[in-house]
Amino acid sequence: MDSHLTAPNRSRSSQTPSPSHSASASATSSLHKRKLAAAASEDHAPPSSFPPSSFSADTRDGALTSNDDLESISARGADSDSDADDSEDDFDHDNDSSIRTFTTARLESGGGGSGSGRNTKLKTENSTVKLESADGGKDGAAPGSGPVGPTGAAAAGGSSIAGISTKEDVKIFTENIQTSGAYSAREESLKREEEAGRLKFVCYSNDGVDEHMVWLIGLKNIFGRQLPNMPKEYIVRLVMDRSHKSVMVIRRNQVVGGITYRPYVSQKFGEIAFCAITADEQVKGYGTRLMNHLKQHARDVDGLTHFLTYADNNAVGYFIKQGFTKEIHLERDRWQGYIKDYDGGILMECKIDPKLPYTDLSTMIRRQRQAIDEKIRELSNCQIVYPGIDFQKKEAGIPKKVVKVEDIPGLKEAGWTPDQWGHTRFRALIVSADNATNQKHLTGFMRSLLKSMHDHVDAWPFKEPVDARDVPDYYDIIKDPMVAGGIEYHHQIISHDNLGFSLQRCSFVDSSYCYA
Ligand SMILES: CC(=O)SCCNC(=O)CCNC(=O)[C@H](O)C(C)(C)COP(=O)(O)OP(=O)(O)OC[C@H]1O[C@@H](n2cnc3c(N)ncnc32)[C@H](O)[C@@H]1OP(=O)(O)O
Repeated sequence: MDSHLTAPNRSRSSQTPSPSHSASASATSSLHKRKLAAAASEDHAPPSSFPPSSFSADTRDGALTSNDDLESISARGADSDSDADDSEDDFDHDNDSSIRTFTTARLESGGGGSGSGRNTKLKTENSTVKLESADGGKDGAAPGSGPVGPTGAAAAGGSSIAGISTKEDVKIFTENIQTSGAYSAREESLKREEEAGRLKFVCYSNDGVDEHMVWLIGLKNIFGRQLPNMPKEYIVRLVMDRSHKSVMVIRRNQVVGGITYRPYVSQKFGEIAFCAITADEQVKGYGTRLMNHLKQHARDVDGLTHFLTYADNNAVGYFIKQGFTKEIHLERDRWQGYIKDYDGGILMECKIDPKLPYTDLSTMIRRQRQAIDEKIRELSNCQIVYPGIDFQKKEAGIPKKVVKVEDIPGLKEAGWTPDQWGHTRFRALIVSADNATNQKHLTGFMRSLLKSMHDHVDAWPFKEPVDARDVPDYYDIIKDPMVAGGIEYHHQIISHDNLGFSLQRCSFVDSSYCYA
């Protein structure tokens, strides 16, 4: 294994362990301070004193197989981190054999630390609390537990199309335009990769098995790059600490990302220490699937009911999508004093559902959607697609032909009858005997509809005409371009008769485009 890997750019994360965090070891404050100060004053970490091993420098057996006193980790910040070679991590190794104590610093301040830069300040005032044996006791790291069971996932955002009756409804309507399903599709495609053997999720701790150690080193390297403000020594300590476990995504025998956590079995919760996916594979669903594997594994193998983590400020959105909340519901005495403390992160909690098939969640959601779709089809004709309204848009976008409501394909089939005029659930108009009033209402409604469309977060591609210089064949393909922004729009809308109204056309015209 090449110990001189080229270091990729580090991307983000602003967290650093507070001293209390690095002091997953005993918090003998003065000693701690001295060590941190000494370490911080060094441009380079002290040379490694680990004996050579059959692994690369990174795997230094002697070091990696013991739970050294994490307090001794130097507190180099990102700046001093050469990042030239992730395998060159240096750390002194006090001869303290186990992680014993954890600090409560900041925990007193109320559950949800708020971020002021986990990357810079190292806490120096720690109070020693709960004793925890690294290897022994109930919380002793369950040894690597092998492949993780299949995953589940974060909640898919539900969408529903609301009836339009008021401005508010217009808003709801446009905001809820169908976007769900993407999550399930993404997760199911990863699941298929797993089934085909091209991807696997495994959970290991430092067990000395060559293959596992190589993966752990790979994971440690990813953390080093993706969590740039975490001292690399600190990362390697936790990843290799035997009371921590790492769930990893492996593709072509390479680590794509992972989550390192510490299960506190006696407390039935786990603390996520690090979570990252390698830069070029982010936002492809790995993070979600990984989290689902973790949840399933932690529940079924470790017997955990909750996860806590100090989420990096930049990653709070991701954790929220994985079901984490900033509100901590877990009884304080179950976790206080156990978890490590970071500056610059937000304490978040996730309750693990006791029954949910996390690794099959996407399939479950897809099946539920299918079942609901089938039921809807049974009860309605919504699956039938009718041809659009045939009106000719000529003459400044104004249709020649008036289309009567009853002629709109599919309307009658959907159950509409002329006497329903004004009783539709899409009560856009307040019906009046006066045509002018009706027209005014309808115009107002359509204006608000257009405004909602225009203001929609996804409307940006339609606000300006496509520039043919950028997309040369656009107008060869799109014969009838539409633009919704920067235009003056003309309403030539309603022809009202006794039966209802005919939508002639809502046309927007600017100097060069005709918009439907
Ligand atoms: C305790 C800690 O370790 S905190 C530090 C967390 N790690 C980092 O910040 C390191 C850099 N980031 C990463 O490694 C990854 O982006 C992770 C781990 C945060 C997420 O992994 P990914 O594979 O990118 O996540 P995935 O593709 O499953 O995305 C899930 C959803 O979260 C969103 N998401 C991903 N990253 C972030 C983020 N940083 N902020 C907000 N949302 C995010 C995605 O857009 C996606 O949303 P969608 O389902 O609506 O499409």
